[in-house]
Amino acid sequence: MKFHSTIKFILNDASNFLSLIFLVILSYVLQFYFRYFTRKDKIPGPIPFPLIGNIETYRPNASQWAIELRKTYGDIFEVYSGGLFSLSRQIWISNANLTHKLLNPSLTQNNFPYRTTENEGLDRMDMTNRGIIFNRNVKAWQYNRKIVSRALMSPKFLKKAIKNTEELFCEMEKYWEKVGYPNKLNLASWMMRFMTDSVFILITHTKSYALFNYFNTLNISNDDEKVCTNDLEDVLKESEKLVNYIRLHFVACIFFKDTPKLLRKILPGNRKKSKELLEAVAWLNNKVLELIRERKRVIENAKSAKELSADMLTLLLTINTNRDSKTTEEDAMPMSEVDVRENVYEILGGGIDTTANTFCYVVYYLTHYPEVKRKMLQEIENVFGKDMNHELTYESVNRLNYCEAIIKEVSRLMPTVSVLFRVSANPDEIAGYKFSENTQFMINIPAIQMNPSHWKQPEIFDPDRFIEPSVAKNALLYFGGGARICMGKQLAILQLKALMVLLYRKYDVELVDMVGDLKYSSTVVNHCEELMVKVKPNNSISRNGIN
Ligand code: HEM
Repeated sequence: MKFHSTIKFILNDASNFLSLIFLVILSYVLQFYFRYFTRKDKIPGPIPFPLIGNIETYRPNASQWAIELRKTYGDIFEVYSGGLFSLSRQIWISNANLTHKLLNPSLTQNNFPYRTTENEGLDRMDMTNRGIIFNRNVKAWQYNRKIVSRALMSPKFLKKAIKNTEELFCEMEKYWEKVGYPNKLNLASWMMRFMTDSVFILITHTKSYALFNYFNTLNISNDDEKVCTNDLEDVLKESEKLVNYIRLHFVACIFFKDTPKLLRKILPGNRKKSKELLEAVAWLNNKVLELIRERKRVIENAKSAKELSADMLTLLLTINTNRDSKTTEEDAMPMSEVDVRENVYEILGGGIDTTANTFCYVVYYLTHYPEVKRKMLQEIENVFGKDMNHELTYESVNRLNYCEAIIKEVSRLMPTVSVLFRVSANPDEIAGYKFSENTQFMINIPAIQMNPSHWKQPEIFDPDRFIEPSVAKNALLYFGGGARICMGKQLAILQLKALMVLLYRKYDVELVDMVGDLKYSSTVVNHCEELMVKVKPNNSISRNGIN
């Protein structure tokens, strides 16, 4: 009897407890939807779930989902992503005419100076006060942007970039020759290594051996052509480590940005990952500081500025110092070692994958559009003549307008970056809707670049649309726009055009699979996973691509 009453008591108690939980959940859900449906400044959008918001916001390729949503909700709509205590609101924009405030070019009068809202993880990585991409300290961001832009736009630097692209291409050709022609290459992997070497040497004036190390992994070279001395072996290992750790730095930023502190601390897997990533970042920080100090010594020992190389480290370390003939502002400060280091990470992070992926997309489209390829070859011949080894110069590469039109058209249909992020500093109004400060805006690049109100027959691949361009303002956004537009735009276009000349004037490039879809994974960056191509010297083919 006693036993039965205890069980009854427990069951009663349990059901009371469950009822209590049910009531708490019900009242939470009711108050959630009450608050949602009576919210101020409503914008159309799909109804979110409590706690998680709109589950699709977690999809890596949320911009594709947003293109679908545009059909129902129009050019501006809102979605919510989850949070423990409150959901965060995202405003998606799919029309260039609604981006004018967001992509305001003014550095000083700009109500959308930030890319992200406040973020503890990025603070932990020291990225909201330093560098460029996630910097929320407007003064520090402006200072970094000004100095890094000066270095990136310097003609001496851009000329070095052309030379460097030519030299590296020569190196890559030697490896391709050893693979044997006609060969099957995964261009996506080769280009990633190519751009790693390219950006690395442009920044540090030292080699990263990414192409060489990749070639060695293919197990094609003879043993005597592989690593010959222990010293070189050490250098190669160290370079490989450095390149891998630079990638880890990027992984760490995204992990800390997207993983709330609580989840980093309580989940054992995350705790271990945080620790390992922070150790990798600490190693990298010391390594890059060593490189900076070494470069400082070279600068100090140089007899004149003319002796100095035009690499990014040298430029960043000399701007606004007595080695800089162009300093105009009296109070212009030289950059500190730590700031140089953080900006170097930004350029490494921003300049490698983006250019490598874009080049793969250009190759993919050119194989499918032989007439466009023929016109491109004609332009290359007009500028460089028939000599396949004619030297590339900054001026000659700049004259390749049709090549540039191809890059634009490929990037319109297949933008390497799919979303632009902006956050308001103060309350504002867009399309008649009111927004509070700290609102997250997402500008949907594919939706705008395919929007029929900005483009005639947007689904058709036609580089000629850029030859006499009358493109609507902010309708072509593959480098972003406004005050935070990509700083490497000029460099990337030069490198891409130089690569088009170097590859196509000498080689015939075909896809291994002409009918298969492009293999890419889509996050904020559309990453080309694999592009299998057959490459062979095009001696048998005349310049205009006709046998
Ligand atoms: C084809 C190659 C490239 C593409 C498609 C690309 C695309 C972009 C895009 C879409 C943005 C965001 C702009 C915005 O929010 O309005 C961006 C920002 C940025 N890019 Fe690039 N980029 C490329 C190459 C490069 C290169 C070569 C560098 C450096 C050498 C670079 C450095 C940066 C930096 C530092 C930012 C942040 C600017 C800021 O927040 O003020 N990018 N890029």
